[in-house]
Formats: sequence, C-alpha cells, structure tokens
Amino acid sequence: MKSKSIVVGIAGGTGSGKTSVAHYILEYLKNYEINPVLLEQDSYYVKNDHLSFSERVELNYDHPDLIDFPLLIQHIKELSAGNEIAKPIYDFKIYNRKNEVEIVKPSKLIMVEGILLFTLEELRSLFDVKVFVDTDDDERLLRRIERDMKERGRSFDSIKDQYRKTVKPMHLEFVEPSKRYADVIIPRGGNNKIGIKMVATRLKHLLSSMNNT
Ligand SMILES: Nc1ncnc2c1ncn2[C@@H]1O[C@H](COP(=O)(O)OP(=O)(O)O)[C@@H](O)[C@H]1O
Ligand SMILES: Nc1ccn([C@@H]2O[C@H](COP(=O)(O)O)[C@@H](O)[C@H]2O)c(=O)n1
Repeated sequence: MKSKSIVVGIAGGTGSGKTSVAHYILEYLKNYEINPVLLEQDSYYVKNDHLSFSERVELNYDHPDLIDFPLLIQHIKELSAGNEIAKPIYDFKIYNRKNEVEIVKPSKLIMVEGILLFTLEELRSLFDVKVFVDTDDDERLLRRIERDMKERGRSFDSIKDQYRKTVKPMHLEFVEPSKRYADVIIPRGGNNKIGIKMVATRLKHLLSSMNNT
C-alpha cells in the first residue's frame, strides 16, 4: 500500500500539552490547505459495554492493554492509503466508547497524539516524524486536575487516587522510557514556540517534497 500522507506521532505524558502542540503546529501550516487529520489515542480505548460503570472506573487507563492499537494502526494505514475511516468517539464521563463514530476523510497530513504511541514498534514504524512533549510532572498534574474536573466530570479525590494508583506508575513504566524513540523532544509543551516552529518547518518541507513528486 503506497503512502499518500505524512504521519506525525506526538507522544508525552498526560497533560504535557500534546493536543496543544498539535494545534500550534497546524496553525503554522494553515496556509497549506491540506485539511489535516488529528487522531487521538484516547478515541481508541477498547469498548467496555460488558462492564458496569463502577467496574469501568476501576480499570487502568494508562496501560497499553486498554488501547485498541490494531484498530488505530489499521486507521492510520487506511488514511495513508487515501481511504476514509470511521473513527470511534470516546466519552470520558461514562468511561466508554460511544456507539456513534465520526467519518474522517484522508489527508496529506495525519497527526496522531497519545501517551502510549511510542511503546509499540509496529505503531512507531508508521510515523515519519516522532515528537515527544516533555513537561514537568508537577505542571502536568496541575493541568490534569483542572482539566479533569472541568471537562471530564471528575472529583479531586478521584483524580488524586487514580494518579497515585495507575497514572504515575504507568507513566514511569511506559511513557517516560518511550521518549528514547522520539526524533524531537519539545520541553515545556505549548510554551516552546521555537521547538514547535522547527517541527512545523520540517513538515512544510516534507509536504513540499510530496507535491513535487
Ligand atoms: N502551556 C500551557 N499552559 C497552561 N495550560 C496549558 C498549557 N498547555 C496546555 N494547557 C492546558 O492543560 C490541559 C492539557 O493540555 P493538552 O494540550 O490537552 O495536553 P495533553 O493532550 O498532553 O493531555 C488543557 O486543559 C490545556 O488547556
Ligand atoms: N476513562 C478514562 C480514560 C482515560 N483517562 C486518562 O486519560 C489520560 C490520557 O489522556 P491525555 O489527554 O491526558 O493524554 C490517561 O492518563 C488516562 O488516565 C481517564 O482518566 N479516564
């Protein structure tokens, strides 16, 4: 299957600024009229209809086993080959995938963001550029508390318990060691405008080379 797209992987800890960095990069590329695709690893949490709400709350959402990586890999390959996909939609408030899907059209630029993207060789091999967003742990935790209370329907106590029980240990076991596979590490996330611009410039170059072939 010949690739028609540039695929960028953006990994980093929870709250590091992966989504923000992806949007800032796209802002630099807005004149390119490429209708870029942004896939979130979070959309690919496995469907857990067979479990009750309280059973779903107890799962370890920072372990690779909970991500449907085969589907994510298949979707990246489909988009790269010029085919549309039916992207799952995840609902953090019910801790489950919704029944609806979002139809996503192929694009010359596919960006994928998620905490565990660089832990799997098969997935890493699909990325033309691998970026790791590196932000201090205390800052990430503060951002997560604020975001999860405002946007994901969580209480302070639940965020605190989850962080101690699974988020921090899995970060140390899986996310942090996967940094070694990155091509570029962006410290301070969205605050690092120079790092973001350097990645965007590289992507402009890759997109121009594609147009000339
Ligand atoms: N540089 C920053 N300064 C302050 N808050 C930020 C910054 N970057 C991101 N945030 C906030 O932190 C939260 C997580 O950021 P996000 O980009 O979604 O990170 P990630 O995708 O790595 O979880 C969001 O609520 C976002 O608005
Ligand atoms: N039901 C869920 C599913 C995931 N999480 C947490 O999301 C984090 C990853 O998302 P980021 O946007 O922060 O990268 C991950 O650390 C999971 O713990 C959750 O809390 N509940």
